[in-house]
Amino acid sequence: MSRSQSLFQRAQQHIPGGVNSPVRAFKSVGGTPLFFKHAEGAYVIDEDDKRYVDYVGSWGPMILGHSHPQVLAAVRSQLEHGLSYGAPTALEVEMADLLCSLVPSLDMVRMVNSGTEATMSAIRLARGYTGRDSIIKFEGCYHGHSDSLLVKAGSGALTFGVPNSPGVPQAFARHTLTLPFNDLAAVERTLDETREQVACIIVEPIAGNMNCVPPAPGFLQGLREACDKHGVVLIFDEVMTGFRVALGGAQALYGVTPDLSTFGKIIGGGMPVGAFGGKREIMQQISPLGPVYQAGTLSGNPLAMAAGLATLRLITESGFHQRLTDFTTALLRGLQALADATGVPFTTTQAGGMFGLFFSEQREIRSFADATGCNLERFNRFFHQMLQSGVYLAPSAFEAGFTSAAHGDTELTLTLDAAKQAFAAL
Ligand SMILES: N[C@H](C=O)CCC(=O)O
Repeated sequence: MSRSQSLFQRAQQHIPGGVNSPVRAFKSVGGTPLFFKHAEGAYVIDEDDKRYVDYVGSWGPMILGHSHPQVLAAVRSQLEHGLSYGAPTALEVEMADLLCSLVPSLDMVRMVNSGTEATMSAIRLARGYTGRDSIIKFEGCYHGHSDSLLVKAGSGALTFGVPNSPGVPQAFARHTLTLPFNDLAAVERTLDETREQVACIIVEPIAGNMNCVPPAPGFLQGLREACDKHGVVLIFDEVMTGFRVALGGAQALYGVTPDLSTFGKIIGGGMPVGAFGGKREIMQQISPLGPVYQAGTLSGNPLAMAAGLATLRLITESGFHQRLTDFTTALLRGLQALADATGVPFTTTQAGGMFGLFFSEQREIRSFADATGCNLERFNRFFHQMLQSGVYLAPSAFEAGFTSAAHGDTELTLTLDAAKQAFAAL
């Protein structure tokens, strides 16, 4: 029995399902989840000392690769000064300044501890600001696990077949109107019909939680226009896309300015973190300036700020995102060529250093139905073949993949060699 197998057995005694977040459990792909003990550059190393080229990147934060020396040094240096004060720090001021300078739609920003907290708080703020209760979200988009947002959700909720989770009161879910992603006509119709009941539209501008589904041309622009027409707050959930698909996030990539944005992952450099921010007029409604309450004992935690600041400074270096994008494009072109050569129906999507792999006859993936209609059995076999050859992909067909600055020619060759065998085996 491998160490991962015996740890998994032991874990199940005292941790539900043996994991602290469901998508880690390998339940949809089958087999035993890997237990990792070390990560460096583009690699994760499991408890049995096997190395894997990592395309999960801790689900997005590790854009520089693992254990980047400058990020570790920043954390070590902060460590000497204590772990948490529950009081304001210079680091969080630097973080707020930097975020607002990199993302022009941010006038003000508040730090929280996770992406879930960021989206939950942004929704409350939009409701408080507009005095309306309903929200619009899109099928397959995942915005964390708070009650209002766990309705027809993506990510693990989709993977495990609980997009509408028991435990979310009907009375809450009733206020969440879920529409098809990329269907602007449905948005316009709903806003016309509901007449000033909708507080906000929240959207993953690129739907990474249904495996990287890009917005249709004009969709995000159309949302902006519809929100302006109906006095609705537009929230871009950039927890996944922020600072990854472009330095200014998806809003920079597509040239659409939301009222509020939410962030997480990269801005903590691998430490638990989240943030929400946007227009001053709206953000001023947050306590202690305004009446909308939101708080957190560990918010703006100095270690998380140190790791996040070091990460953000490194990714602002000229050419960073172009190199990341180029690597990702080369990877996807290579995979597509191998799939085509073996006749396996397969297509990919990409936004900068984020990608989706779809075992599908369809060339273009635009909707929830396209994303969920792919061949899951084939994905699972591909996943395990790759794992055997030392390549770690997300253990779910509905999760986007992530590349990092530490991925280079060696990792490309290794991945494509593994994929050649995997496609042949399919
Ligand atoms: N897609 C999720 C977050 O972005 C995956 C992480 C998790 O649920 O543990």
